[in-house]
Amino acid sequence: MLRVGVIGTGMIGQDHIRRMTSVLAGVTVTAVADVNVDTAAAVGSSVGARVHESGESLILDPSVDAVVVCSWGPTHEQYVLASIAAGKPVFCEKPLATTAEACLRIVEAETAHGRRLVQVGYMRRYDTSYRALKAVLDTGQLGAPLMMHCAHRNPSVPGFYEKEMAITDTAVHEIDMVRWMFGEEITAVRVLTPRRSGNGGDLQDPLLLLFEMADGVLVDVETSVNIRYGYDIRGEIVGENGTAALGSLSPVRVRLGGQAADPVPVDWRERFLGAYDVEFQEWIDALRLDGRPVGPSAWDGYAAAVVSDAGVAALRTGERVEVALAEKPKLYDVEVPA
Ligand SMILES: NC(=O)c1ccc[n+]([C@@H]2O[C@H](COP(=O)([O-])OP(=O)(O)OC[C@H]3O[C@@H](n4cnc5c(N)ncnc54)[C@H](O)[C@@H]3O)[C@@H](O)[C@H]2O)c1
Ligand SMILES: O[C@H]1[C@H](O)[C@@H](O)[C@H](O)[C@@H](O)[C@H]1O
Repeated sequence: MLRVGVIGTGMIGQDHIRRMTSVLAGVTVTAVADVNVDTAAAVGSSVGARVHESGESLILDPSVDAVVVCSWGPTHEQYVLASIAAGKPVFCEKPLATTAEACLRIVEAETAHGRRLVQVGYMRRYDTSYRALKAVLDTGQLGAPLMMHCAHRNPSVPGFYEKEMAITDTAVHEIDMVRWMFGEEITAVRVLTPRRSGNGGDLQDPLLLLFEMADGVLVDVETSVNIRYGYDIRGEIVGENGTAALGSLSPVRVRLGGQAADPVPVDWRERFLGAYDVEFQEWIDALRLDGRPVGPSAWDGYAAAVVSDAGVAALRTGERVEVALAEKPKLYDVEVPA
């Protein structure tokens, strides 16, 4: 049984605790921590987990074999570095850290440790639709991929959401997804700003991002984060001979009142429910096998942060910004299955 400690018991922390305590196999949640001690105490007592006053003391708890970090992005670096220092595997929700420099510090600490400990929560790699799309691409039947059209739509975002977050917090999922989908790096980013939606207040919303991939594939990503109607994630690959797109939004089609409709998910929890389950089960199984995660690595977290930073620079300047990655350490050379 893998004994897990969860730092951050907010929305996604509670959702991951629910799946680890009532859906998945081979795992138990033994400890929780949150700066909001009341939330931590309520969540901890509901699952019989010890409540720690700090993330650092949770990491050092001998009843914690592995750590899950679900606190706010700016706090990720300290907990991931403390987990590496303690030699414990750590699953960190995206983003790995909020700057490329911080991500690089994590890469360097893990490389010095000499063995992978870090996995980043890029769950799209585990989603049935994205896996099916990649399977079609990998058959080669579409011919060479030329373009991919993506849309990332949220019904609304919290008040603290700033315009850069459309890239660093939202489109960062597409950044990781296309690196995985095409098996190559993004080399340059452009950001266009259409007419502003009245639903977002002062926020520049929507954005249109353009990614150039190393072999010439061009990816466009629409981020609309106040689009009200629901949580809608789209992706279509255009190849030389045909196209392939993510399937229907919904497992059910409703015909009612003279209309036929696919219900739209309300948020990421509903849309990626199955993906999070598979992501965590595979993480748990890999750690139980030999203590080493095999999913999205600290290097993937770093690469996504560098592209995000280039996107933010492109948004500020209106220019095309090239992406410059550090040299990839050998630790990350092994192909990951997801
Ligand atoms: N993979 C996904 O699709 C996905 C979905 C949602 C959120 N996330 C990521 O998960 C993280 C949390 O998001 P959320 O929506 O649950 O936010 P949230 O605000 O609901 O929860 C975050 C929690 O972290 C706690 N916290 C803040 N600073 C802390 C610290 N220093 N130590 C311990 N706890 C601290 C807060 O008190 C809060 O309870 C973010 O990084 C976000 O980007 C990922
Ligand atoms: O933190 C959330 C989460 O990562 C969701 O998957 C994404 O759709 C949102 O835009 C983002 O704010």
